[in-house]
Amino acid sequence: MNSSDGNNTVSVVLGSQWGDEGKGKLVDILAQDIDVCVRCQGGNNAGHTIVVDGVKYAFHMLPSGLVNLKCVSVVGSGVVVHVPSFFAELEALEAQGLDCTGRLFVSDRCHLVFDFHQIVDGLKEGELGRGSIGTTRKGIGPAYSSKASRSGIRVHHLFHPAEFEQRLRTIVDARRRRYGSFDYDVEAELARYRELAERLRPYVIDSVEYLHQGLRAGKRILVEGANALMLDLDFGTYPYVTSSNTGVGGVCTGLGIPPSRIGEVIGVAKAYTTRVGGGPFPTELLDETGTRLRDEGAEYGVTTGRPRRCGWLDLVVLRYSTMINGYTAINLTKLDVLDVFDELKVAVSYTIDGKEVTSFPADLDDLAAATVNYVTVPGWRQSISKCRTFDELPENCKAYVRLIEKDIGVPVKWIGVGVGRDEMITIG
Ligand SMILES: Nc1nc2c(ncn2[C@@H]2O[C@H](COP(=O)(O)OP(=O)(O)OP(=O)(O)O)[C@@H](O)[C@H]2O)c(=O)[nH]1
Ligand SMILES: O=P(O)(O)OC[C@H]1O[C@@H](n2cnc3c(O)ncnc32)[C@H](O)[C@@H]1O
Ligand SMILES: N[C@@H](CC(=O)O)C(=O)O
Ligand SMILES: [Mg+2]
Repeated sequence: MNSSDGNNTVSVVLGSQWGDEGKGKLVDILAQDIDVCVRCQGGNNAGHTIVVDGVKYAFHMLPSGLVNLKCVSVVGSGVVVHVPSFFAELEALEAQGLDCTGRLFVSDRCHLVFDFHQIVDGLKEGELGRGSIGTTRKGIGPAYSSKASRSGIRVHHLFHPAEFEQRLRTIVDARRRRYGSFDYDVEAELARYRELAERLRPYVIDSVEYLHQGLRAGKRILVEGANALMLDLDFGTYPYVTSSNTGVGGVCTGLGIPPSRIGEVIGVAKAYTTRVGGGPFPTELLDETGTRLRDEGAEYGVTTGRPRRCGWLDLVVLRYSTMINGYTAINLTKLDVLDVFDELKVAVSYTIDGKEVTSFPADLDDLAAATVNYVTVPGWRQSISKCRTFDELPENCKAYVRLIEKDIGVPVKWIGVGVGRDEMITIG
């Protein structure tokens, strides 16, 4: 991660499935040995939960490194920022005793999410009806659309009131032409943002310069991915995806860091699979086993409270995700949730039109037609939550971990055995 020869690299934590794998918990653990924690994409659609000494913190847009008081946190330029939510999240963390003074920064290149983006998010979902994406309705898609269509408003625009006003009026008019009239008071918004701009000013930096200076100075930098590879705009189950690049590519584009500066890439993989929102999910269990996974794993969205869809581990997904992101190590999480099952199933391939496929198809019709081929392995039927070394795990549990490692060809370096910061096995 850091070296004295000027070749420092950043470490990266990425979701390998459909999100909520437990990235926040690992980032919090690693943040104890890093200097800077940075988010590179997404916005407050994310929901990272961290539990330290029984205290629960919920992060959405701010980096989870903030729990560690020595860690500086940066909201990188690829993140879309809803400024009122930025302050609401900050206030909630400070009310829990986390002093963030002087150690939280936001990039001047971030695009802004406005309330009208959130309204449009809901309107678009309404238009899609039964085919809706099931977004978090935080305005993420509409804000990235504004960015891609070059009508977006960035943080630095906040400090040029005339340009800011003209841009806001233009973009709201365009949305009204497209969606008809909706309840949004532009005058009140302009007044609100005059105040918010001054409140935000002390946090704003040129994050590209800041991060590169940090790298030159040997700072240890950790990138916190949000959402996950199967929600990636290009490589996920399009169109049932989020609107950013959630994979390793999003680290470079979202931070202005070249690929040569990327070191360790840690894939976070839940020991089973969950998904929240619409879209294909080949190993989904719509029976009592699915309900049991949801109950045992407390699988409810941190942002919206929606029940997460649950199913068996899917190695087709994990292989695909490993191929794209190039994981150097895996954090297998929530292995303890599987303690109660007599046997476990793991998807190893799909059969589509009579042919066995081991790669993840692009076409949703192919996915819908796929039958999933599983291997069945015995469970361990005992609690692993007190285990702190790999050797302490029951034999069937070790075999489950080895099955995954062997299939994807990447070592499992951490195993989550409970929600708490201390409930993690570190291997090697
Ligand atoms: N039982 C158990 N719970 C865990 C473990 N690791 C994390 N958790 C919990 O599992 C949930 C993980 O969900 P999130 O916090 O939404 O995960 P995330 O990957 O940070 O979230 P997104 O960025 O929204 O994708 C949280 O409630 C964690 O407290 C584990 O090893 N065992
Ligand atoms: O990102 P938006 O447009 O709100 O939703 C699209 C799609 O992505 C799912 N999603 C977004 N963020 C997360 C997250 O942090 N964990 C899990 N799933 C997420 C959302 O449910 C929609 O399906
Ligand atoms: N990010 C969210 C998504 C949601 O809340 O719907 C989660 O933690 O599940
Ligand atoms: Mg989450």
